[in-house]
Amino acid sequence: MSARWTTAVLDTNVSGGLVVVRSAEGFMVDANGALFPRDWFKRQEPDIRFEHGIGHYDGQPVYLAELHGAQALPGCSWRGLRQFMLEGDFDTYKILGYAAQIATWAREHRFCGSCGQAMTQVPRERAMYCEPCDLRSYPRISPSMIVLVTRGDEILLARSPRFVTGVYSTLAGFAEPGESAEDCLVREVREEVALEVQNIQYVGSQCWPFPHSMMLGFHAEYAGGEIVMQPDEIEDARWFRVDALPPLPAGRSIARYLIDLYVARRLGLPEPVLPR
Ligand SMILES: NC(=O)c1ccc[n+]([C@@H]2O[C@H](COP(=O)([O-])OP(=O)(O)OC[C@H]3O[C@@H](n4cnc5c(N)ncnc54)[C@H](O)[C@@H]3O)[C@@H](O)[C@H]2O)c1
Ligand SMILES: [Mg+2]
Ligand SMILES: [Zn+2]
Repeated sequence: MSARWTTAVLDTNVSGGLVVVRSAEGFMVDANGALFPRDWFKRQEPDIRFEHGIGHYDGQPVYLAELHGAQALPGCSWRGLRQFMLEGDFDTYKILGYAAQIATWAREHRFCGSCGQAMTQVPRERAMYCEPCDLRSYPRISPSMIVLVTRGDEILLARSPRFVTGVYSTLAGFAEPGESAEDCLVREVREEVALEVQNIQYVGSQCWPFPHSMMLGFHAEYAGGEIVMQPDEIEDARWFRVDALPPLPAGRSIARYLIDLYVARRLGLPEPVLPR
């Protein structure tokens, strides 16, 4: 959320407002961006799979429409959420990131996980409901730890085979049942590089809608061990001096923030602000 964007559960039977349109190809855009007048959009008779009211932007109600196919309207095309994260205004990215998470949840919770019957949308609540089971399913959020491990003027960065060529980042991983945030962090660092850490400090958090991570960012100091890379997950991991860093992750990511913050403190530069 931001000063201009707040989330809300809105009644889809009310007309008007703005709409963001999603398909498997991403979000629909035209020359004016990704927010369309909803009444105009409806008049084009799109093949809508479901609709949710998701919030207010500058006081205007905003809805999400997910299409069955990937047929963009004339003059429109599709753009993936990552493009919005990388460029463009942050409010639009926040709206679409939220819309993407609601769409993922709505698509994946059409049927009850317990009895298999069709679920229904609960009015005024972000939940899908199974009456026979009296079961509500809410949007899924996956807590993930992300940590910058440091050793004086050196920081530990690693590459996953999934990264853009040349880019190195901080270590990250999903929390498992039974773990505290700190347990998860210690396990992930052991699994991915076989190092021990100490003085774990929470720094800040960021929603990461790819598809539903909640990143909890930490700083930790190296405590011991030699780097042993986890096969398949880690392609390279090494210590970099703060004044000789490789290509880094996108400017809006918390990974980048954790790195920039430490480097700024080490080199006496102004501290960055976490985009969230
Ligand atoms: N915003 C950022 O700066 C930033 C930076 C790095 C990673 N991330 C995100 O952090 C998350 C975790 O990072 P990772 O990919 O290194 O994780 P990871 O090290 O835990 O490895 C991924 C593996 O975790 C398992 N997994 C997948 N989804 C899961 C879930 N929802 N819950 C539990 N286990 C799951 C799978 O086996 C998958 O192969 C990812 O969503 C990634 O995109 C964000
Ligand atoms: Mg990982
Ligand atoms: Zn059920």
